[in-house]
Amino acid sequence: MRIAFASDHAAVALKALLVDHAGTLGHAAIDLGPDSDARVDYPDYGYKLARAVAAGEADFGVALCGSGIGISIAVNREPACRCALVSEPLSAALARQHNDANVLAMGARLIGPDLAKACLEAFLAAPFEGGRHQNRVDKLSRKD
Ligand SMILES: O=C(CO)[C@H](O)[C@H](O)[C@H](O)COP(=O)(O)O
Repeated sequence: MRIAFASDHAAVALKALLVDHAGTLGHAAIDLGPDSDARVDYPDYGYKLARAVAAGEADFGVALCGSGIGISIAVNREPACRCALVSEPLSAALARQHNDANVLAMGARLIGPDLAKACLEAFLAAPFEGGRHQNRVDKLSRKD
């Protein structure tokens, strides 16, 4: 799968680690930046990631900032994105199984590298279950 990654300055190191990990799992990783830990604003990179997923340039996205909160809010402003902020693998799997999440968010200042890798693996391995969840996910795309 094609997986796009974006972060702010607080999560550049975790992004690099997860880009590498996605490659070892056999996925095509697309690093949307930033390339250094110079201070940047998470909305800029969250919107960039959201546009890539919405345009079909990536099958999934991974959004990272210090807490994961700011960048997940930014990604979720794109209607085509369902971004789930998680800190452990069960929630990462449930985000796919129940919510058909297409973007995984994590906080680099809150989660260790091994747990972050486990969350990414759980997210990518878990299929959307459809069924009773489909109607609920459909409702996320309309506000009526
Ligand atoms: O968006 C956030 C909080 O919701 C992230 O944690 C940011 O990475 C954080 O705010 C960046 O903070 P900094 O003091 O500018 O490094």
